[in-house]
Amino acid sequence: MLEQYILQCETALATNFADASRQTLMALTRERLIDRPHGDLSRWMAALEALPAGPASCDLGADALRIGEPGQQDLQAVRAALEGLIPWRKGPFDFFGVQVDTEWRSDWKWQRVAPHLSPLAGRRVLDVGCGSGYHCWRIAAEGASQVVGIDPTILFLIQFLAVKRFAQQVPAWFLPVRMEEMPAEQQNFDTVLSMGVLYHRRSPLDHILELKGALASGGELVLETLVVEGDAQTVLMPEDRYAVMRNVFFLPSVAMLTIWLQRCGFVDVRCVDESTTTMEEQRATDWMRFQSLPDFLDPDNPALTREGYPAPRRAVLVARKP
Ligand SMILES: Nc1ncnc2c1ncn2[C@@H]1O[C@H](C[S@+](CC[C@H]([NH3+])C(=O)[O-])CC(=O)[O-])[C@@H](O)[C@H]1O
Repeated sequence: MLEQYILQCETALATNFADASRQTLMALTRERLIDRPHGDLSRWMAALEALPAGPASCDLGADALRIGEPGQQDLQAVRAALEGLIPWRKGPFDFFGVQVDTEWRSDWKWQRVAPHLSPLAGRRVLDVGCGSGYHCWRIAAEGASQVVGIDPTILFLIQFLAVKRFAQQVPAWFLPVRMEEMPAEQQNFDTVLSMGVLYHRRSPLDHILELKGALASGGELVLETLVVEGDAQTVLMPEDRYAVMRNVFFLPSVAMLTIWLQRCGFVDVRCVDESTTTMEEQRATDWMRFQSLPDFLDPDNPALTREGYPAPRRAVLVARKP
């Protein structure tokens, strides 16, 4: 089944990638899924294959992405299969009436982002750090001609395939690669989203330049990341952990992030949203049973993280490549 996915993906990407780049990407995908698979992959594949066979009617524009109709399938069997893919972080989803209440309300992020995008119909879209692919499906529902999600986490690829199984005709594809592994300067996407990735990068300007290299001239960048309050001279680098996460590096102010984008050559830079992440938006659920935001904040002062830094605050910036 993974072999078949890889072949379909390879064919589909031919419309948008030069042959050499596509071969590089497919070789990385093949290595991670076939040659040197994750230790849990066979368990996840068994869960995936325990789902009903596709296709099914889907509403990928719904806040809880709807796959199939309630009553069409044995709820217990569908639930058991989906539980085999826990933890579910990005969603929510509704599979045949089984509500997958994910750690994140990714639909809330989409509501903050979507109104500010150039219309997605007919565009080639890259979603960097796409998680389960939740936003890829929302983008596809807007009529994008091709959506490519990239994320190195193999479980998230399998969660994506849990939807793809029922929505095979939708032109959305997931590659298990990091942005820094994408062939440079392809300039083959009209919209590039990087949401929740910049602060994980040691070298944020290189990340912004890589995103720029993926955009066609005139294309639109959507950058969502953790920020701090402050002026054009403010950036926070945590000494060690931030909100319990180990791999957090630069948290700029919006004013500083604007300068980073401009220095990287973007124009029309604007911040379309800035908000503090609430414990309603990110929390543990039956589908993600590890610790979550409420555990990462100071129990006596939720305006601070456990380490004493400002609590997570996120901004969405939109910019254009000239
Ligand atoms: N270098 C990298 N290249 C590509 N992906 C990466 C990299 N480093 C980490 N990731 C992936 O980026 C995702 C970041 S989550 C955002 C999900 C979604 N975008 C969201 O906005 O809800 C963060 C958050 O919780 O906000 C994870 O799935 C990583 O595996």
